[in-house]
Amino acid sequence: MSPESQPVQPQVRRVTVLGAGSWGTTFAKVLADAGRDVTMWARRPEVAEEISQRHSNEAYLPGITLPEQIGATSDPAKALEGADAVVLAVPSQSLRANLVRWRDLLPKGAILVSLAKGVELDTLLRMSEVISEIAGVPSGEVVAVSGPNLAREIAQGQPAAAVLACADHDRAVAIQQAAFNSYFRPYTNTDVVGCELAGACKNVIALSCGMAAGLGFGANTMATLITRGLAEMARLGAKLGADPLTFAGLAGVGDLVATCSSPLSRNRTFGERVGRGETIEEAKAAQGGQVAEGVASCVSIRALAAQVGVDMPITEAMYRVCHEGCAPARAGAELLGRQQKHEWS
Ligand SMILES: NC(=O)C1=CN([C@@H]2O[C@H](COP(=O)(O)OP(=O)(O)OC[C@H]3O[C@@H](n4cnc5c(N)ncnc54)[C@H](O)[C@@H]3O)[C@@H](O)[C@H]2O)C=CC1
Ligand SMILES: O=C(CO)COP(=O)(O)O
Repeated sequence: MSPESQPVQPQVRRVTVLGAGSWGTTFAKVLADAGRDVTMWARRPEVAEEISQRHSNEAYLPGITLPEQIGATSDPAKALEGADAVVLAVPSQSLRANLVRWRDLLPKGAILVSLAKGVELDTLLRMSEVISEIAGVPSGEVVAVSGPNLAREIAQGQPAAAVLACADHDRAVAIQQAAFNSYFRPYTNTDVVGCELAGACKNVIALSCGMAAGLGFGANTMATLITRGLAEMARLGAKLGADPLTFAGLAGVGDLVATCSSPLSRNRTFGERVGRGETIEEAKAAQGGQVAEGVASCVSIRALAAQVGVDMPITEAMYRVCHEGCAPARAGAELLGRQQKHEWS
């Protein structure tokens, strides 16, 4: 191929990460370790100061030393100055309100990247759709990050892979080049619907695995929930136009296995507390301000499934436990007692 015919990738040198929670901070470290110039926005000025001055974010990533070249501010205008790419790292249900405040500050032409795994309540929109609506960019230009990415492990430099989903391959490749380092291997994928739905749905399945663990159940129950969880999220994806292969990949089975089996997962931990007998309010209070996205997403995913006529029994069970006061043991018994069926019907 002659140099003239090579596809031209936009160069991403300077990246702004909006949100300084566990994944936002870790993704900033990934980018800095890949040689990018990174500035973070933190909601609280003291967190911004801690990141810039002491190179740590103890509330979210205790014991982790951040690269010295990561700067941070609580002023979004300063954070966004000159960014080639903007990474949105706030929880799903707060993305719209935050983005309304930031949209006029977004540098023209910057690639927008979504880290959030959820489906918006009420609108039932995926995160790239929310970003498109508020920022006024085509949803096909937004890059959604998904995959087995428990923040703390990646912050420690443990090897992991991720998927960068974008209909515009060039934009996905630009972020792939910007985030690739010795411990983080991003793949591109054009199936945004599948990657985003898988990322949102697996949090709900992780709640169920946590509840099973809290009730004292072992590996067979976990494997059953993971596999049948995969079946129901793939059914939803198929109905909404996703590529079935996505669910066999990093964003599907990869993220399900990591989240459903790791004590680092906030969703699994939340479920385990409820399975052990804590109330939903007690489990929420124990999270220390960190988000277990599945608690809201079981509402929106259930509504989305109803809208397109897809059966999602585990999601329904999580909705009943988290929002209707059903006891986890009872929800589990109801799941097992459903009408007998063929595995793939
Ligand atoms: N932590 C992880 O291991 C991973 C998280 N994710 C996803 O990334 C997204 C962000 O997650 P984390 O950084 O882990 O969240 P987090 O709960 O650790 O931090 C959220 C950050 O957003 C800020 N924020 C701004 N507006 C907010 C509001 N209205 N409500 C709550 N927080 C607000 C908080 O101050 C905080 O800095 C979530 O959708 C999560 O599912 C995805 C992959 C891995
Ligand atoms: O998305 C994640 C891992 O890929 C993080 O899961 P939790 O939000 O449950 O911690």
